Amino acid sequence: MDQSKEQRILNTVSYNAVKGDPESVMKCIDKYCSQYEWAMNVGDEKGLILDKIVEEADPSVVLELGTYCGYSAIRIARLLKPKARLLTIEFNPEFASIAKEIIDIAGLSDKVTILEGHSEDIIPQLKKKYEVETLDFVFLDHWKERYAPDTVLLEECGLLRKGSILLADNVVFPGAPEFLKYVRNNQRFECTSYPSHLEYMQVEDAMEKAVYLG
Ligand SMILES: O=c1[nH]cnc2c(O)c(F)c(-c3ccc(F)cc3)cc12
Ligand SMILES: [Mg+2]
Repeated sequence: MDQSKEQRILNTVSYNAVKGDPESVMKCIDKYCSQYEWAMNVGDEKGLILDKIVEEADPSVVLELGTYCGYSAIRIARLLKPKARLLTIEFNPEFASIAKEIIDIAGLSDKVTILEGHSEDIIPQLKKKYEVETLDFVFLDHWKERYAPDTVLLEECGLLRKGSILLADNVVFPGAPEFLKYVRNNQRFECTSYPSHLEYMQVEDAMEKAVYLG
């Protein structure tokens, strides 16, 4: 059977990246996806915005919704302090398995745990099953129509604390209008928009930061 695009991304990383070097894995994926096959990694332009917000937050516990091939998990985890950890939720088993291998090549497996399943099923388990108290940083990059309900679910499960940072990808393209409406009209969130472009394209996109005020 023909290989999937995601398998071809893993092949190029496995063949060309320097083992244990997250930056070389990121460069390898960005090069392949900008020159050969577009893929929905956050990419280097929005990735730089993500870097700055993660560095400023210096989070100990991070949740990512939507692992895909692990590009943003690597991007985030490479910036985390020694004891900090990233939990990332992916419902597609093939993506989860490929991400695991790519994260391992980057040498970040000790910081990153991939949780396979639907966000609405796993979020309520984070406290008891995954020993999470509260989340310092959440990167929303999965199904756009899950952004708002999952934000409500995170709050209902007591996973947000004063100062928890939510950062959402693709709020302009493909767009997450319900999420924007929810956080921007909600006094418990302080929102900031970061205009950018769709990964590897000239199409407008943006990321939205929503800080939980408690
Ligand atoms: O489903 C997605 N999950 C997470 N991130 C995405 C993304 O960054 C995209 F650009 C896109 C995208 C898909 C098709 C297009 F034509 C444009 C953007 C989709 C996702
Ligand atoms: Mg995205």
